[in-house]
Amino acid sequence: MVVTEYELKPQNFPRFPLDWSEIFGRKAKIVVEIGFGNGEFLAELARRHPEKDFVGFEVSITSFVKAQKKFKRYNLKNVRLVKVDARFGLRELFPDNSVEKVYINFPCPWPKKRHEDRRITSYDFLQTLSAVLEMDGTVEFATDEEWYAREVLDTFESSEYFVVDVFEENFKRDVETRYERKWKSQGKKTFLIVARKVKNGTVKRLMEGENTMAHSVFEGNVTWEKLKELEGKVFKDKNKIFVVKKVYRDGDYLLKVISTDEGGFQQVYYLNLSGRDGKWVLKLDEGSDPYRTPALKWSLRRIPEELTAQGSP
Ligand SMILES: C[S@@+](CC[C@H](N)C(=O)[O-])C[C@H]1O[C@@H](n2cnc3c(N)ncnc32)[C@H](O)[C@@H]1O
Repeated sequence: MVVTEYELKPQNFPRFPLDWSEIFGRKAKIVVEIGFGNGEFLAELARRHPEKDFVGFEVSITSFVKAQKKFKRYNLKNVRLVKVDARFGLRELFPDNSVEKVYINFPCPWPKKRHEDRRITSYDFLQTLSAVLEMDGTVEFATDEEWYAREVLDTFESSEYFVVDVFEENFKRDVETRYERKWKSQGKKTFLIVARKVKNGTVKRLMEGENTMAHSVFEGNVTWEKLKELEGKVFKDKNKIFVVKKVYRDGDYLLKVISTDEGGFQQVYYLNLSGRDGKWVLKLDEGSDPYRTPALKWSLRRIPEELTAQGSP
């Protein structure tokens, strides 16, 4: 059984940030779980609180598939899932003061120094939380790593936007997560932090307004050789970067592109180039559904410029 009805996809968003009451068909408190894994915690919360709506973020496709089957089995109507880095998703998809609670259960701690910017609990993320949480809204953070718990505690305590209501060792809640059970069964310590928002923060969003998709129409003599020369080329502009990783030919042309937006949000997508008699259209391939970020839109404008520049590429 493949269940997909719980997933929200970028191409279906009419505008950013999202109107969640339109998505759920009612106005209710919104609770978010980041990195829901196999989904059992999220499913149990949603089952116990039919009066609230729940949004889960997860980057693993395998977890996504498993979790959706669970929600379907319980016939839950109050859950939606988004397959994207939660640091990006929480900032772009939620308006200010719209979320009652955010759960972060046993996130990967990324202990190495060179990986610390992958941690979900960066300064930028706190800034997002300070904007999207309601006043008195809470973040509930659980981990099995003491150094990580103390680092997060310190981050919240030194923030003017939050006060820490709970810091508890070997905590117990009504619902357990899979990793919580795993660490507890191995005799590991666990830590819980509950931080409450006490001041409104602001956050700069990449995408606000209509979710429009630009395409480029241009004229010129585009050859396979010119296209092949794009491969591996890196394009940089202030806060945006993209690289054309590979070019394929199958009737039309297909370009595999990796872009990075301000703040490090990275996506892989395919652009389709088709044309005849020197007239070309470059657009997002139907098979890929990335977020229409500034870097992506820029790649759609910049590639035609490169292909049609005098004496280039
Ligand atoms: C160690 S598992 C914990 C799963 C679950 N919360 C639990 O406690 O059983 C961490 C999960 O977070 C997901 N994850 C990691 N970074 C993420 C991010 N930036 N946004 C969304 N999910 C993320 C991973 O794919 C993984 O499923």
